Amino acid sequence: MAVSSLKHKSLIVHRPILEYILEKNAYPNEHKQLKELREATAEKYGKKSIMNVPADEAQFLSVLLKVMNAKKTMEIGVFTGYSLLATALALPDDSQITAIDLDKEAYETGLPFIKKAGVEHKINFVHSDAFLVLNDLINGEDEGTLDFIFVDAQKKDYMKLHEQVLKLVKVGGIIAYDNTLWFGSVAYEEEKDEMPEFVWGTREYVIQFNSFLAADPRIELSLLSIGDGVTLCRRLH
Ligand SMILES: C[S@@+](CC[C@H](N)C(=O)[O-])C[C@H]1O[C@@H](n2cnc3c(N)ncnc32)[C@H](O)[C@@H]1O
Repeated sequence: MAVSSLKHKSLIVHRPILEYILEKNAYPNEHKQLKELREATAEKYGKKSIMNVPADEAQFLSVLLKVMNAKKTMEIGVFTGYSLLATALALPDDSQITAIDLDKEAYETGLPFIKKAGVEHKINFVHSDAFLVLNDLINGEDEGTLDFIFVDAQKKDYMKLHEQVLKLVKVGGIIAYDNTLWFGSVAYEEEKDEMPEFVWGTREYVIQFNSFLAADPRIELSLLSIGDGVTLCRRLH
């Protein structure tokens, strides 16, 4: 099995299927400003632009948010804001999204497209390390109130973040962790020659986190093989 596509960050190894999903389904339905944000990110960041969630995953999140009637959400790891803009477009006008990232320059790269889409008023961007703000939010008014939290930061931090976001999400709410199949590497027994160092170096954290989640009695979960793997966790109590 080859390492899944680094270009598209998708686990679908059979390229014609991936192209079919993106070209025939996801891109024709992609909002104009999402497309512009994706293209501006690729132009400025080159290969690093694979950090944006792929269009099919963003569309899945959009449908999920609408089905849930989500209104109060959080995103940890914004980069240029592809998943953030998809979220803001999906939520009703009086919604509130707390978006946290250390990298203000990346957020400002995507901001013109967020403004053009007319959804900036739903977003409260917090320029900070998530670990410096989450405790304040938990001890403030936000404990147990969020409908949905999207976690797309450093994978080595997911375990620690889990304890905090679980306190912020409401009972019955959803935490979605991105990249939980980590380019397919979680299923490999041994390092593959073609696997970039950043993939193999992080793999163990993702494996440990997945095992932890699978045994966590506080949630029910579903690991989806969309994009680079997304684990949905529903808080039980
Ligand atoms: C994979 S990118 C997010 C991509 C974004 N969700 C999208 O679809 O466009 C990861 C981001 O997490 C941010 N990040 C990593 N660790 C963080 C932390 N501890 N607190 C806040 N942001 C963090 C990085 O600065 C980076 O912009």
